[in-house]
Amino acid sequence: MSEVKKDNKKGKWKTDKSRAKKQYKKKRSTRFQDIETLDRRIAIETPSQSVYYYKYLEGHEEKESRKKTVEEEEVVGSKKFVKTNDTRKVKIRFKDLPISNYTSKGLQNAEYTKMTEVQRCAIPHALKGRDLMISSRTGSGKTLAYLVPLVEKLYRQRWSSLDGLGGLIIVPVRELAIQAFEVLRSFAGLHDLSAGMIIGGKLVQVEKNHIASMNILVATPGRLLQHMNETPLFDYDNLQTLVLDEVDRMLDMGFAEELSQIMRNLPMGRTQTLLFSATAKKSLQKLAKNVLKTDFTYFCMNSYDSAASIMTGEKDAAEEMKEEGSAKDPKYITPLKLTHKYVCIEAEHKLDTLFSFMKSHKEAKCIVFFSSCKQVRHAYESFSKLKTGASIMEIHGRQKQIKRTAIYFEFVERKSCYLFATDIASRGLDFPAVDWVIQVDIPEDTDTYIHRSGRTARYKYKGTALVMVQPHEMKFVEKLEQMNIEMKKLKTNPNRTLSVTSALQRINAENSDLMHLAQKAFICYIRSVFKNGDREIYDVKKINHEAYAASLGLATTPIIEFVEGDDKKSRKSKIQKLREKAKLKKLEKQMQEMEREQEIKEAEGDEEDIEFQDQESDEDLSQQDQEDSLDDEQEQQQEEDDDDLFVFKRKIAPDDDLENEPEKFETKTKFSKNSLKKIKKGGVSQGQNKVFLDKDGKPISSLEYHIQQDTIKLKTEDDLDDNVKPEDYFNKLKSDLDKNKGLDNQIALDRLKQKRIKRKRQRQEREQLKEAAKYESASEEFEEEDTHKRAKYNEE
Ligand SMILES: Nc1ncnc2c1ncn2[C@@H]1O[C@H](COP(=O)(O)OP(=O)(O)OP(=O)(O)O)[C@@H](O)[C@H]1O
Repeated sequence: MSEVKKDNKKGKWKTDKSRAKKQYKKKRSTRFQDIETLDRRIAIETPSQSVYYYKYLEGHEEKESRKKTVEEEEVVGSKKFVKTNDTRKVKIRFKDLPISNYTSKGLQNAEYTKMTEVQRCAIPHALKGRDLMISSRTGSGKTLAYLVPLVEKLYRQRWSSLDGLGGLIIVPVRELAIQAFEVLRSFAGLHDLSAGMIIGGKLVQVEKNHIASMNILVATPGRLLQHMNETPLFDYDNLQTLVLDEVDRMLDMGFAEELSQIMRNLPMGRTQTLLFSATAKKSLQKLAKNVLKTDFTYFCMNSYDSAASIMTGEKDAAEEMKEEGSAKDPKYITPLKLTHKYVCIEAEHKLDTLFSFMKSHKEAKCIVFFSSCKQVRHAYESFSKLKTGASIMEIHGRQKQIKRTAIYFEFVERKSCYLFATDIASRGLDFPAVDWVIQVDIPEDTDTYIHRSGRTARYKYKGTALVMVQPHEMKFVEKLEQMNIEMKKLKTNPNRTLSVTSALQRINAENSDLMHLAQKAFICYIRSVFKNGDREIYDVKKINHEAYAASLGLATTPIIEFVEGDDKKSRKSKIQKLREKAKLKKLEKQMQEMEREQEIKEAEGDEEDIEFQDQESDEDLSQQDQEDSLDDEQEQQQEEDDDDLFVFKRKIAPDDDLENEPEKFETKTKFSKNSLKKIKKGGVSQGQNKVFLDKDGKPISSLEYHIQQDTIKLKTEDDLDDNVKPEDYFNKLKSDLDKNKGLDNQIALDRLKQKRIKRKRQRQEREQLKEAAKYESASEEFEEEDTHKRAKYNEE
């Protein structure tokens, strides 16, 4: 029940409710006055169309500036670049801006006081309601540059929860959406606005229930479009500000169509649009032309202290972009406090180098990039087993969204840790205080290099990017140097580099899953190199496959064959073909078996049963081989589909060098039957069912194998693992083998049973097949006869 009090002045009885209403009205009216003042200030204090940027003229103290205003103008294109000490024009701190107290206080609470260069450039223009396009280096503070004006616009529009969607931020990936949302929450909490995220990987229905009540949304393109099509309550007709962040990446990821559909749905004529990207690429030109108003302002921040250029109007901007394409200036911008280093080593020494680095930088916070998920998985699993002394985490597209988010936040919190990652983590993600970015494999292009290395040296911090380059990939370093990125060469000291090869071999031998992972890591790496069209740098033939496979701890080298045009479509059809081929082979085999079966029936006996079973199991394995290859394909396909949201789609160009190669097919691993047995049959039996191979690929007994492994271990891993005496190990092995003997017999019996059931089923299938074949040949004869008759009839 609400409390009732007498208003003494007017002698009226008033409820708490009406008092609250009055207070609200008062607050509202002061707020509106506040808004009027803000509007006036914006009109005076922000640059006019003819000025693109006010820069603080150093060497003039503020006190002096009050006495005498100094201004220096420089004309760039159709605009003025003004250096001045007039603090009414030059805004250095957020609190100097014509923004609401809510935002100003929120920023202060979140410890954002001084603006970064891109914020100083962009916010005043954006506050005035202009369309902007901004290319600025990684970690320069673009997120606040668009969030502050977006929130302010809604405030000045007196936006309330009933007004629906007022601000929309589109980002390419979920992690970036979470990050932008967090920044928004950090400073805009005092405003009376609701904000939410709509990103893939969450329940659509939950989003549908809340979407109508949101004033600001951070969204990924796919999910946004889905809601536009499916959620009737989603109202965006009043949209005030649209932000496209990392727009270059969205285009690279193939979101152009989604974006243009989204734009068609939005009231673009009435909406202020802000485009942000870390790189200035020609592909943005078309989008800017379609999306932005004709008098849009373009900032390209290609030096730390100044916005070197800014143009107005699509014509100028187009010209500007063309110039950047010619690499006259550094067209890509990397943070000033970022040091770029490279080390020239062969592929087979990469893991050794990484391991040695980790041993000597245990306390560092690093992100380590690999080309594919499987490499990340393999490196993570195997390095976790080696004693590096550093803590390791992994992030890649095969993880569930919820896990990835948890990893992201955990890594953010860590003081020292190694995050093994695919390019999922290369763009836009803000990991504070990262000391090193290590690129174990060179990225697919220079753009990705910029983004990967931009994960360190963010804001005011220092950082180093280290890329491992193979001798034949040195052109990549040259390309970076041509972009005015100073690359320093690091030399490795072979005496101080620790080798992990034998340790990895041992781990693989003990764990068949890891062995399988190593094989996949090998295949995925080679495949990623092959898929890159730039043969001057990315050339599979220049990689020593055997040595690289050995460095992953593989006893045998997976053989990989390639075809040109190895793109998704052709891969899909190839998978289809492979499936058909497998089916055909299966049919052929069944026919052959029919005859063999006949003979076996007569020859009978359990002994023979066993022999046949062995033969069958070999066939099973080769069948399995094919199925595995299919699985690999599908998994690879799946992996790429998963990663599509996170990684650049790679361009596939015809491969000149491999043009004349006969019958080629996408990656297909060929293993000998023995090596397959070794992979498939590891498990409970500790070697009784396994077939082991020595260094030269010759079969050896399991005992010999383990002794050999033991010797290798004792010889080379003094610093990695505890030493075990050979006799102790030998005895333990023996007792383990004895323990599992009974279990192995049981397994053998079960398998025999299964085989019998399978053979019975096959027999039935064969009979059906025979019937079908009879019917088919009869119908063929009939058809032939029919055609013959028709031909004769036509002749007549
Ligand atoms: N004015 C500021 N004061 C203090 N810290 C800031 C300021 N602006 C940005 N930062 C910090 O700098 C870091 C980088 O900012 P942000 O993520 O916005 O950069 P970005 O340009 O969007 O980078 P990327 O292109 O990689 O996405 C963040 O940790 C952010 O908190």
